[in-house]
Amino acid sequence: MSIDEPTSQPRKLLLVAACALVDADGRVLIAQRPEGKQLAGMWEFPGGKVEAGETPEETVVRELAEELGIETKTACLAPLTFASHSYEGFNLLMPLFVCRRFWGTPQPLEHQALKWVRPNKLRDYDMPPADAPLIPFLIDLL
Ligand SMILES: Nc1nc2c([nH]c(=O)n2[C@@H]2O[C@H](COP(=O)(O)OP(=O)(O)OP(=O)(O)O)[C@@H](O)[C@H]2O)c(=O)[nH]1
Repeated sequence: MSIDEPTSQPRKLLLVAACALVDADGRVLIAQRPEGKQLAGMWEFPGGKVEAGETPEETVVRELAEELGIETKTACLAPLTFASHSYEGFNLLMPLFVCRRFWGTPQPLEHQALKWVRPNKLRDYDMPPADAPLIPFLIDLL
């Protein structure tokens, strides 16, 4: 067997679209993952898996409605950067969009709690390992 040959099952690629909602003060919304789920208690950017037939932008619009009860449009989403991280069992590819224009007040419909945080304070929160490289991009932007 050559040294490059995989010795275990190839991990699948999981495409998740996430969004940094930004308020008028330049703070970003993070949401605490519910008990009982993978990475429970960690703070994440709202978003979720891209379903068959969806664009990542459509996923974000749908997830923001489902998770936070707010409305936005795909035209209100600007791509910022992406996360690429190997978790046990799958590789995560996660585009991160920024959204400053939305309608309604975010509510924790599927999370334990929500928090508006200044980007330079995001490192104070326990976030999934995939998210750490995203923080400098938000600090630079905001
Ligand atoms: N939404 C979101 N997911 C993230 C972030 N960082 C990160 O590693 N992930 C991972 O991306 C995947 C997103 O899955 P999800 O939120 O749609 O699904 P889930 O694990 O809640 O499960 P389910 O919706 O199937 O019940 C999870 O494995 C989650 O750990 C993030 O900042 N936001």
